[in-house]
Amino acid sequence: MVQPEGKTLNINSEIGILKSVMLHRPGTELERITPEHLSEVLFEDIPWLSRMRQEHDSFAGELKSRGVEVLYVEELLKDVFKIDDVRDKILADVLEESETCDKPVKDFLYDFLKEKSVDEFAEFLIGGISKEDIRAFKKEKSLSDFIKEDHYFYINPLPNLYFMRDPAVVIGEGIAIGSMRTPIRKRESLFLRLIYDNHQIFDDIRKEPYYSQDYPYSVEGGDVLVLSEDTLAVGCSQRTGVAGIEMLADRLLKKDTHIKKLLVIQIPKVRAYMHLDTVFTMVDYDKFTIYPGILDRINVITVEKNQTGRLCYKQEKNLETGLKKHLKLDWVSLIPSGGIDPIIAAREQWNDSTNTFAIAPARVMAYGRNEVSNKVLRKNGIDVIELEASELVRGRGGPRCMSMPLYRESI
Ligand SMILES: NC(=[NH2+])NCCC[C@H](N)C(=O)O
Repeated sequence: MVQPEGKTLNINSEIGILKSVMLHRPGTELERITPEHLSEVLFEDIPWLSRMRQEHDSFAGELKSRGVEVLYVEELLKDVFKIDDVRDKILADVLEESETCDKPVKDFLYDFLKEKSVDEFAEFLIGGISKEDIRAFKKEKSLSDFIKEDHYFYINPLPNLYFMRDPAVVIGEGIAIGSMRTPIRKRESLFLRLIYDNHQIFDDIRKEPYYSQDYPYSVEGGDVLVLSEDTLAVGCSQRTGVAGIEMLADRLLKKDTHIKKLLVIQIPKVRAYMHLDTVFTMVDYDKFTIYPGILDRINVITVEKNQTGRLCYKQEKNLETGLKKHLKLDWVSLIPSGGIDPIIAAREQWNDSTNTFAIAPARVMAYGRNEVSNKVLRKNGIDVIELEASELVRGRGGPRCMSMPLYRESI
């Protein structure tokens, strides 16, 4: 767990050799998705869980076979649920946030869940609790039993948990916990906060997170790219807004971090590219892949702090010049995902062609189904490790979305 130099967290780039990563193996939460609630739970389709797990296991296997330590969030959660206070607090919070529970149901669920083993407790908190799940156990009727509604859950399942990128992001040797835009994902960042605050693997390095799940302005990890030790790219997107970016900038551009500037990249607020990393990822020191359909629709602004500590802003001419300037490069290459045909590019972007996950400079993981994009990457000197993704793709996220890097070798 503890990596060279005695550190547990070290992320100074998007491309340094990956040593440790957090994932979530898809579980029963995905079997709770119903057709009428697809958009509310941020899916377009209903995945086939057993196939999805096979695909996810191969993803994890590819990482492990290259010497990457894979930590599973569900296991870390179970470890912290062994602490009574943590378990009581999360249970109270989860029941409090439920809009379908009346008071007797809350009381019932509190007792019901408190008695469960740590494994079952974690399973319920990730997989949710439906009215059906407890019908046989709950003897006394209360108002909610008479209410007919189309919402089946007392505790919502978390089908997006396998997109580990979004609820928290490691920056340098610290962490920013996401404040999630949509209600269905809020518990995910609460879990990450619990793990960071309580798990022993963080005991020696724990400090105040750079961002917190309870801040009022949303910031999600899919919008944050650590371009270099001192520069972040942050998407201003459907999920991360200006107020969140300013708050993050204010907190990061302090003396105790290495971050000196944020390159804010504004992208259209549409479902197909809900986060910056669905249209733009870094694949090498000076190479990035970008969805070409977005190039003339982005706006790039640099945020820095002046001597008096105030945030100041500078409009950049375009992405290329902004990247060159801040990464101190004479040349950068923007590799068009899907190539030059706009139809292919749009289709492959939808299936996460641009959401590559670098495990070393010029070596990325990508979904094999995006044949043209992968060919273009290879032509540009990038080694592509292809993953099967008939089912993983249905939640609209690729290898980068599914991973939360904890430690990369510095470059
Ligand atoms: N980093 C990412 N691009 N994550 C993708 C998240 C997909 C997920 N279904 C959502 O809409 O929230």
